[in-house]
Amino acid sequence: MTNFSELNISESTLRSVKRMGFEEATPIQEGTIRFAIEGRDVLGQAQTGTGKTAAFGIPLIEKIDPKNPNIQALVIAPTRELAIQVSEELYKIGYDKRVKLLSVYGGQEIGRQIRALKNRPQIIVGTPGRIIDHINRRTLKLEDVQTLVLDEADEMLNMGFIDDINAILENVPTERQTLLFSATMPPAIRKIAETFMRDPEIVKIKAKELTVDNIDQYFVKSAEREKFDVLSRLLNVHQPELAIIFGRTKRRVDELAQALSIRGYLAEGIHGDLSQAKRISVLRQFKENKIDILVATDVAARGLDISGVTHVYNFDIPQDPESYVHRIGRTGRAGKSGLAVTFVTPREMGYLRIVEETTKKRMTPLRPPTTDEALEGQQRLAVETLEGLIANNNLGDYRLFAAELLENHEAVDIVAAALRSLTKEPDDTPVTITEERPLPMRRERSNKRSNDRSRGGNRSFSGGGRRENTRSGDRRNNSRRDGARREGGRREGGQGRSRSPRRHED
Ligand SMILES: Nc1ncnc2c1ncn2[C@@H]1O[C@H](COP(=O)(O)OP(=O)(O)OP(=O)(O)O)[C@@H](O)[C@H]1O
Ligand SMILES: [Mg+2]
Repeated sequence: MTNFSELNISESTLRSVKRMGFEEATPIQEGTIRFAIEGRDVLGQAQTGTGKTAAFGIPLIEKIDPKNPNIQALVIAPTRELAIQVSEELYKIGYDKRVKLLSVYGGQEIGRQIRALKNRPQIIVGTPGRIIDHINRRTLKLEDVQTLVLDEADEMLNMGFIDDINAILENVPTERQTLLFSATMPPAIRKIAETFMRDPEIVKIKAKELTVDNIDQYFVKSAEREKFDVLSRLLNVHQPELAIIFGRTKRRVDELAQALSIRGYLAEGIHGDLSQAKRISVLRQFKENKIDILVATDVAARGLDISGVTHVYNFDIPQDPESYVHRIGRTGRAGKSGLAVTFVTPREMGYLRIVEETTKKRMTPLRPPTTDEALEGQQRLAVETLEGLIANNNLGDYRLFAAELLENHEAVDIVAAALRSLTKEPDDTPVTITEERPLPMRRERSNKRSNDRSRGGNRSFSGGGRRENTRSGDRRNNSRRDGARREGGRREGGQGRSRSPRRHED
C-alpha cells in the first residue's frame, strides 16, 4: 500500500483525502493516479468497491484550475443515482480547493439545472440523456473541457448510450484527457477505448477472481414458483442488516417489494419507472436504515456505494456475467465482508456456469432452509433482542411486573412466552409473484440476441399455496426519457440479451 503523499498530490487534496478517512491508496489508486496526473489517458479495471471513484476523482480535481470559471471536466455515469454519488465524492475531494461542481440528470427540473449552470460550475457530472439535452438547449458549453471520465463505460455501452456518448463528444475538444473505469471490461470496451482514447495506459489490478474474495457466494436451485418462499426463509435465517434483492424486471421488483411488505419485512423497490423524487427517497431510507431491504432492477447494480449492505440476493439470475459481478459487488466493499445468494431455476443452470467461468469463482450450493430452520432463525433473533434489553439494564418498572408473573408461573414459561411474542412466526399470507419465464436454455456465451423475454409469464404464484391468474405480463413499456424525446421499446433490467441495449436512466 502506498501513502497518498507519495503520489504527487497537492496539499489541499491530501487534506481532503485525509478528512475522508483514506489513509493509504488502494491498488487501483496507486496504479492510475500517477499516470492520470501526468495527463495520460487511463483505462482502469479493478474489483467492485476498491476505490475507482477516487482513482479518477483525485487527478481530476488536481487538474482543475480554480481561477478558470469554465467547465473543465465532464464525468458521465450510466444512472442518476450514480451521477449524484460520484458528484458527492468529487465534492469531498475538491473541498479544500473550493472546486465548483454540478450534477445534471434526468427527472430533475431542468429549469433548476439551467439556473445552476449559470453559477459557473467547473465540473459537470451527469447522465448521457440529460447532458445532451443541455447541449441541445445550449445551456452546457463543453469547449473548455480538459478531462473526460466515463464511469462504468461498459454499462453505458450495454444500455445503448454509445450514440449519446458520440454526440456528447462532438462537443468536447479532442485535445483532452480521457479516463475510463469499470470493474468489468468485456471485449466491446476495446472499441470504446480505440474510439475515444489516445494511447491509453491500461491498468488492470490483477486478481485471481473478478469478484472480491470477501463475498461468500452461494446459489440456490429452486423452481420458479418456490423462489419467494425460499427467499423469505433465507431472510429469516440470515437476518441481514441491510440487503439488496435484485429482480429481472420492474414488475418483478414491484411485486417482490409488495410481497415482502405484506410478509412483514421493511422493504421498498427502486426502478426506472418511479419518479426521481421517489427513487431518491427510497435510497435515502435505505441508507438511513429506515428500510432493511432494497428491491431493485439493475438500475442499482452499478457503482452504488452504500455502507453496511451485508447481503445481496439475485432473485433472478442475471443474464450476463458482468451484471452479476456488479450486483453482488454492492456488498463486500472497501474490505468488508458480504454474502451473495443467486436463485437459479433448473433450466437456468447453464447461466450459472457461464457466470462462474467469467468470475473464475465457483458458487457454493445452498440447501433451501426448512420452515423449522427459518423459525429457529427468528427465535434466535428474539433471544438476541432479550439479551440486548437485559444488557441495557434499564428495565425499571418491568421488574415489578416480572416479579408478579414469577409468583404465578414457572420462570421458563414466562421467558418462553416473552420470546414467542418477539418472534416473527412463519407467515403464509398469500402474495402474488408473477412467474418469469426462465432465460432461454444456453450452454455457452454468445453475442446473439435472444428472443424478447420482456413479456414475462402469464402464470402467477400465490405464496400461500394457491394458484391464481393475474393479468399477464404484457405491460407496455413505459420507460421514459427526458422530455419523451427518446425512442421507446427499450426496457430496463436486461430483459433482452445483454448485448441488446437496455436503458434505465434519464
Ligand atoms: N484509499 C481508500 N481508503 C479507504 N477507503 C477508500 C479508499 N478509496 C475509496 N474508499 C472507499 O471505498 C468505498 C468504495 O469506493 P468506490 O465506490 O470508489 O469503489 P469502486 O471501485 O468505484 O466500486 P464499483 O465497481 O462498485 O463502482 C467507498 O466508500 C470509498 O469511500
Ligand atoms: Mg465505481
